[in-house]
Amino acid sequence: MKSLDELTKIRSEALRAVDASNTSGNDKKIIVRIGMATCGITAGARQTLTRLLDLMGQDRAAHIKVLQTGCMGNCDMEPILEVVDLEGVVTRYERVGIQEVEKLYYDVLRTPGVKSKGKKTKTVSLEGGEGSGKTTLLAMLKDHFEARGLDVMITREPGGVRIAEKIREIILDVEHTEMDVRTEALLYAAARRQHLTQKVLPELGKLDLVLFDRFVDSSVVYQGYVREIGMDEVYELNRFATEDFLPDMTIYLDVDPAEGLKRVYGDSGREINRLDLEAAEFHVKVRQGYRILLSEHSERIVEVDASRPVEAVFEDVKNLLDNLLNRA
Ligand SMILES: Nc1ncnc2c1ncn2[C@@H]1O[C@H](COP(=O)(O)OP(=O)(O)O)[C@@H](O)[C@H]1O
Ligand SMILES: Cc1cn([C@H]2C[C@H](O)[C@@H](COP(=O)(O)OP(=O)(O)O)O2)c(=O)[nH]c1=O
Repeated sequence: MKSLDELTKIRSEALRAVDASNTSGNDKKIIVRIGMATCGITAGARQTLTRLLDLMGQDRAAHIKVLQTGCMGNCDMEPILEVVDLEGVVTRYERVGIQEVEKLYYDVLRTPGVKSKGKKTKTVSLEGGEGSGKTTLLAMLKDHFEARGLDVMITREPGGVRIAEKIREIILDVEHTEMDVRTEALLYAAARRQHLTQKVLPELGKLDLVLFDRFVDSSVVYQGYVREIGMDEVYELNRFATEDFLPDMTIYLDVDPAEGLKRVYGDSGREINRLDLEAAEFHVKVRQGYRILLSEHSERIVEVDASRPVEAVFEDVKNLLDNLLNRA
C-alpha cells in the first residue's frame, strides 16, 4: 500500500507528463473532450477525468490531448466524453464512469490511428442576403436527403438554445437603437458559440449532414463589412468564438437585393426585424461584402446564382452537397 504522499507524487508526475504532451510539438493528437459543467461533475466526470489522466500518465501517452469543456447538452447522460480521432471524426461516449473510461482508453485511445465507429458528419452553411432563399432551400434539402436515408439537421442560430435565444432578443430588439456595432458583433459571436457547443458539436459523429442557416460569414459581412468593423477583425473574433470550427463548405446564394427584398416583403407571414427595416443601400452593401468574401475565400465558399427559379437553385445546391457527401 502506498502512502498518500507517494500517491500524490505519482499523480502529479503523471499530470506533468500529460501536460507536457499537450503543449509540445505540432503532431496531430487524438482529442478527448470531457464535459465538466456541474451536471458532469455531479455525475462523476471528475473521477472519470482523473482515471483517464492517470492511465495516460502511466503510458506517457503524448498522442492524446484532453480538453475540459462545459455542459455537453444532455445532462442525463453525463459523464460524456467526445473523442476526435486523428482524421477529425468525432465519437461521443455517454455515461462514462471509471470502468468505461478504462475500456475506452485501452480499446480506442491507447493505440493511435484506430478508426472510430462514428460517422463523418459533413457540415454546410448557406449564406446570402435577405430573400436569397436560404430557409426555403434548407427545408427542401432536408426533405431530399432524409428521403435518401440520411440523418440531417438544419440549424439556425440561436436554434432553441435558451442562452443564445436571449442574446438574439437583445440584438434584434427594435428599441436598442443605441447598440454599438462591436457590441452587436460580440453578441452574435456569443450566441454563435453557445449554439455551436450546445446544439451542433454534440451531433458531430452522429449525423450525416448538418446544414447551417447562416454562420460566421454572416458576421464577417454584416458586422465586418457593412458595419465597417473590418472583415478580418470580425473573422478573428469568430475564430475565438468557434475555436476555428468552420463548415466543410459554405454556399453563397447570390441575388440582386431588390429581388430578394421583393420576395421577402411579398411574404406577409415573415418576421420583420430591425435589420429588415434598414435602407435598401444596406442590402446592396451586404451583397458587395459577400462578393469580397467570395473572391478572397473561393477555396471554401461556392457561389450559386439564386436569382433563378427555386427548383434550379435547389438542383445546383443539391449537386454540391452530393459531391461533398461523396468525398472521403
Ligand atoms: N428562387 C426563388 N425564386 C422566387 N422566390 C423565392 C426563391 N427562393 C425563395 N423564394 C421565396 O422568397 C421568400 C424568402 O425566401 P427565404 O427562403 O425565406 O429566404 P432567406 O431565408 O434567404 O431570407 C419566400 O417567400 C420564398 O418562398
Ligand atoms: C447570423 C447573423 C445575422 N445577421 C443579420 C442578418 C439578417 O439581416 C438578420 C436576421 O437574420 P435572419 O433572421 O436569419 O434573416 P434572413 O432570413 O434574411 O436570413 O441578422 C448579422 O448581422 N450577423 C450575423 O452574424
